[in-house]
Amino acid sequence: MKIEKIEVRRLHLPLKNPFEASFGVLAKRDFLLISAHGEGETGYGESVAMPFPFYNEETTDTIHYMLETFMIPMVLTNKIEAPEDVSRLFEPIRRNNMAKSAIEGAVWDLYAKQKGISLAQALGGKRKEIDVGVSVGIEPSVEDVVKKVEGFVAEGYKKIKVKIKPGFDIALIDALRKRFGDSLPLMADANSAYTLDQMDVLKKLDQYNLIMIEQPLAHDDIVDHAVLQKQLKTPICLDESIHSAEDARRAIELGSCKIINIKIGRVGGLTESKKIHDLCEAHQVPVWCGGMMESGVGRAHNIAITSLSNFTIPGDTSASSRYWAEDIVVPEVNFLKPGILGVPEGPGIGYDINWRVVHALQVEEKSYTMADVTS
Ligand SMILES: O=C(O)CCC(=O)C1=CC=C[C@@H](O)[C@@H]1C(=O)O
Ligand SMILES: [Mg+2]
Repeated sequence: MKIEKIEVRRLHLPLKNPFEASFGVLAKRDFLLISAHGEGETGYGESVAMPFPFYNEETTDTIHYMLETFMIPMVLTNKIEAPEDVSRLFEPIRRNNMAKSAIEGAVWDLYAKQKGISLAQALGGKRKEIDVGVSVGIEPSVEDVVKKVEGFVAEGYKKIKVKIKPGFDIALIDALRKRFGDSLPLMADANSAYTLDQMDVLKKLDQYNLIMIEQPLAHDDIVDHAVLQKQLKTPICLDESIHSAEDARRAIELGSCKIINIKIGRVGGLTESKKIHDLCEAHQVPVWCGGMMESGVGRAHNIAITSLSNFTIPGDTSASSRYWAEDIVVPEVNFLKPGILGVPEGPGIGYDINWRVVHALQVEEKSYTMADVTS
């Protein structure tokens, strides 16, 4: 495949309402839209890091530096026969997975478009529709969360994820179970807020029939999670601890989790996401697609990967309207039916870029060709 030019645009996309999570409060996404041009086609990817290094070690600025200094020159000066070659090319680079993923995703989309197939097809996905869930941010009170959940349940989301932390856990889950009953597909994301010292609280959560407890312990742990999983009947799901298929293999072998949240950016791209998916399928560990409050471009990548067979739990790929007054894609990501998104069958990601919105939001733009990176 031919990659003739890479463009990097920095966009500031304001959220309709600030989203509070473990890493702090986010009022706007500050991210990079990557365009990979070749043979008359353009593939798109996006960077998903936060503006501060509190979810992982990356930020939009570190990604910008890594792309411009290393990854774009490597992609433009090496032979890329297939998108899998990009992550192979990047193997000597330690971590910086979200930077890798931003450009690798654009190359995957370009490859699919040059082949005239959908990104889902290029990845080997068969699903035509996917069930999706929604992540509720941290709210000031239990009642505020319950109110938010009422709205999302009314919209038809197939899974509700709420944030918990010490002192804002049992009362919240108890209130949600009392309000919606045991049938509500409910999970909790702790974002590493607990330690084994709070085993008693985590065991109390065990009685609420949660689908899973996501990343209860340290962001870089799989040993204590294995101790905890033996004490709980609720499946532990790992997010922050898993950066590669090797991490997933070790966690499964140790019994650290029973479910894995695949975030394409966190693991370095679609090729590694597929590897984790396949490994988990071989070990009967279901996976689902986590979110990083992506724009429609990142959502499109999340939809495509979720079309693979072992994505059996609804992911956090909500509709564009969850966060955006106006998304950067057209059409926007909208429900096919309540809580269900269609998997685009058109070439690549299956969504066009809304250039009016992009031009209104972009704060920086730079393009790179072979001549630029070899001069
Ligand atoms: O994209 C979405 O809607 C999900 C966002 C979300 O829940 C998260 C994003 C980043 C860090 C966390 O707060 C949380 C997660 O860990 O999944
Ligand atoms: Mg998480």
